[in-house]
Amino acid sequence: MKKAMVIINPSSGKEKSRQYLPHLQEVLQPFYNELAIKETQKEGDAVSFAKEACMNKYEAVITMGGDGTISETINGLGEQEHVPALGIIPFGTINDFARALHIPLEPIAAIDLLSKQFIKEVDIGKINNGYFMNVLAIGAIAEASYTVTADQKTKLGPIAYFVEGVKALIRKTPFEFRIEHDSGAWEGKAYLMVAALTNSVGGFESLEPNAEVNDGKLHVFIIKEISFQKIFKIIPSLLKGELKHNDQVEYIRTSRLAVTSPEKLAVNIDGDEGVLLPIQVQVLKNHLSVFVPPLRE
Ligand SMILES: Nc1ncnc2c1ncn2[C@@H]1O[C@H](COP(=O)(O)OP(=O)(O)OP(=O)(O)O)[C@@H](O)[C@H]1O
Repeated sequence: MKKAMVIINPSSGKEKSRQYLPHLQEVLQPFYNELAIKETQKEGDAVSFAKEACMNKYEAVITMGGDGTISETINGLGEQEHVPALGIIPFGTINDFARALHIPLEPIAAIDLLSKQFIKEVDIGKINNGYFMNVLAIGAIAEASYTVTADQKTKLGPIAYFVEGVKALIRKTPFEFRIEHDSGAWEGKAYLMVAALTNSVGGFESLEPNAEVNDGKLHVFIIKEISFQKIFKIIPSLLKGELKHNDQVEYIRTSRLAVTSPEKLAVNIDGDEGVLLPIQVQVLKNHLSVFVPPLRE
């Protein structure tokens, strides 16, 4: 008896996610005897549903929603005894995790992909007692993402985050912190620290072209305290995938890290405001099985 659960956030994708449900049911029906459809109503629902799927030994969980809903699903699946395979139908503004896994951003194509039943094992991260699939960020740009309104996202898409990020850089001062990693420690002042599991962050798919979703590593970028003019020189290196070579940027490749700061700072986890420092982070290698496009012949 094969069971799959569909977790759908009806508010995602400009409230259009629900209309794709019949097509999803049609595609999944040949593979599963039972389909449970679970609609989220509030924050935390997707975590509970995903945990329920683990406990009841579901074969697969298919999440229809933005990065927020997918992140909640992963928080329900992390380190459970039985972990169902994860399918993703992206309905967010940025959809970084789908981009990193080459899952189509168009809903019908993402649904049709599930009929291939092709699975890849990918890393997730553990931060204190929670989990993340894509990125941690600390600093002004990270905080700026909270000020982006739903209206801005609808009108501008990913650019909305970029605009707020630049505005934040202009206003903010650098913060002081210490990071311990596989091969030592770094201490100093920075505008931003980003620790990415994949190469897609904030819709930019070229953060670290060599980052693989199952390399067991975090790719850490520290944008150090620099003059204002130099900040803008960083943007072209980001777009060219050469950020780590910029001399204002410290790059660290590590499987774990610990971050402390004398300041009271919150960590942005997969785009949402998360725990306060200090944090302990480790990569859980190949922890999750995700439906992805088959390898190109
Ligand atoms: N039925 C619902 N109505 C309104 N909000 C909901 C509902 N169910 C869940 N949510 C909220 O939606 C949040 C997740 O939204 P998600 O990021 O998946 O979609 P999105 O906002 O469209 O994507 P993006 O942030 O990329 O624009 C959850 O954290 C939860 O608080």
